[in-house]
Amino acid sequence: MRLIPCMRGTDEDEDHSKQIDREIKNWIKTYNEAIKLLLLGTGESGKTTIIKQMKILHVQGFSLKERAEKAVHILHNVHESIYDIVSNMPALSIPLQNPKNIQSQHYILKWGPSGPLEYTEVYFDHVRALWRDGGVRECFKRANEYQLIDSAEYFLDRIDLIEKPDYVPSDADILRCRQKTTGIQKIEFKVKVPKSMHGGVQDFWMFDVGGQRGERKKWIQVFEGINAIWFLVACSDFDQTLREDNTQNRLKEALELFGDVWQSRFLLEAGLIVFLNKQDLLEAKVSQGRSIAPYFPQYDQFSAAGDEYTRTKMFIKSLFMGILTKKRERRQPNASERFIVGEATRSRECYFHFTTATDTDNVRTVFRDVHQIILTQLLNNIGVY
Ligand SMILES: Nc1nc2c(ncn2[C@@H]2O[C@H](COP(=O)(O)OP(=O)(O)OP(=O)(O)O)[C@@H](O)[C@H]2O)c(=O)[nH]1
Ligand SMILES: [Mg+2]
Repeated sequence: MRLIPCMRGTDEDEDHSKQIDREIKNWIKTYNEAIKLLLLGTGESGKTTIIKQMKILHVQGFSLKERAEKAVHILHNVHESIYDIVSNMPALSIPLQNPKNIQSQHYILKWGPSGPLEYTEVYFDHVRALWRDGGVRECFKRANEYQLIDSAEYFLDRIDLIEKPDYVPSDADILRCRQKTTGIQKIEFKVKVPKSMHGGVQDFWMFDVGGQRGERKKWIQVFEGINAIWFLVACSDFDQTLREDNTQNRLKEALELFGDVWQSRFLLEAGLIVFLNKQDLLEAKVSQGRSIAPYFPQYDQFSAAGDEYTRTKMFIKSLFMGILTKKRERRQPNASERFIVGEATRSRECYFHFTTATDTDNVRTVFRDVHQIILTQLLNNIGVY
């Protein structure tokens, strides 16, 4: 059934149109299944950050207990950051600027990657001394040559606050906190449907999975019944290698993974929305003079208007759009697979958004747009539009 709202204006048409409206309202009221969204993407692309934003925007935010738990992870992020920087200085042949800081370097290294059990005043004094050191800063600038969390600078700049015994992380701190996801998490929330989309309240289930290679074999468990996939890409990662394989470029891995998702026979019916994420970090990186060209030589032939950052982000978008038009590999399903293959019955669309997942205002706006797309698609599927 495909009902098209009538524009002719006779009484009969008006009745018919009212009936359609009633049907839609009824559908929204009685549609007891939640919209199921699945976040996919490589490790550190920002999936869990989106889940945190949903909690801030559509659930009750973070309780004091949850904030206290996050404070522990933030302390660990501080240690991980300073430890990873100072432990990579010898390999990059970067000496400390102030030789007196060698003591602090030894102090931090002696705790190993997992850090101390107790974070004392002495500990923070050593971190402070190191973070002020020119050599440490030099090594920090070259973080794309080793593995360092994106929030290192954010937390090291805030140690005066973090070291306070009564420190309670803000929403911004929680959004920056890095904890690798293992397994599958789900968040449920309700969102008001805009009046223009016939009003009411819609239930959402959003699933978060781990993006590192070892985690991806679990993904298939949540593929069934998914209405839309949000595929996250860390655009600023163009000059970095994977944490789990330092021979593979992170952006190239994201492109390959996106190709797999786009072609997956299990996901043919799900809508696909690509979040070209970490735009704040991409802009900062490009404005510091880092170019994507050494990693993607085709960039030199790419023409687009605008400054270097705009060109870079449009180029990254074009790389992902290129995957959409690549011919789908057709494989003859065997008899036992036939019932799950299901050829796509309509042409598939993919939407792109430039995002900064740590920015709540940005995510609020993007969610509004995406919600509209998903609702339109759903109504389309049941033949209302
Ligand atoms: N500055 C900035 N940081 C971001 C952005 N998106 C995510 N991050 C940070 O990047 C780190 C990784 O984000 P996560 O949300 O944990 O990534 P993930 O995709 O869930 O990673 P896995 O669980 O390993 O699959 C966190 O420290 C986030 O705060 C962004 O747009 N800008
Ligand atoms: Mg995660």
